[in-house]
Amino acid sequence: MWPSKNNHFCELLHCYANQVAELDKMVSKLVFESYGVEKYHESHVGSVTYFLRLAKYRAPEQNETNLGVRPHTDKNFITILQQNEVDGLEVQLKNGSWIPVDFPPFSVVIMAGDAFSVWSNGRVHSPFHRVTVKGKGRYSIAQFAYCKKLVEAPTELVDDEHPLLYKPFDNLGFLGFISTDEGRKTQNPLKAYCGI
Ligand SMILES: O=C(O)CCC(=O)C(=O)O
Ligand SMILES: [Fe+2]
Repeated sequence: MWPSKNNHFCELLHCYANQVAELDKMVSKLVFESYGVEKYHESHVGSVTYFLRLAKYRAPEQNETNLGVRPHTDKNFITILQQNEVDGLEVQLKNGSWIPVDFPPFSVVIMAGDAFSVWSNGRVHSPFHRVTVKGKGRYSIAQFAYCKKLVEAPTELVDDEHPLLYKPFDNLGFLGFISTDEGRKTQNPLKAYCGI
């Protein structure tokens, strides 16, 4: 595990990742329960794989744009984020406006990704978000939960009022798709990849 010669740091990160994974499982369990479909939770947990990313955003120079990460939706199921004391994460509302995310000290932000939207048959929204770095340097740590098995909406979440929106979804395959020419060009990669 990186960095290979700093065992203490590796252990800390590993411990952090395990705890965040527990939080991820709790959050997905609560959502599954809230939709009355907790019977699918164990199988979901068995299919999750995690990817941990540490980011350093340096403060922009005078003539530089202050954008840190371009607007995007996360492609995974759930993202759990923490940052140092420097804000910068912004989320787009459905009316198109951007709002800063308030990160009180030691708090976490839990964000739904496209795989969660597919699983919930569109009930859970995966928001567009971006990072804008202004004054000081910013650090963040994000753990992304991806699904290894095909993601399908439970039949309980599909009915006449909520027709099925997506075909069974290959989460890791979707990552491949968004890096193709077709995936890069399309306005709505999720719809292009598995929309009905
Ligand atoms: O650094 C952050 O706060 C968010 C980064 C992000 O949105 C991402 O890596 O997907
Ligand atoms: Fe993101």
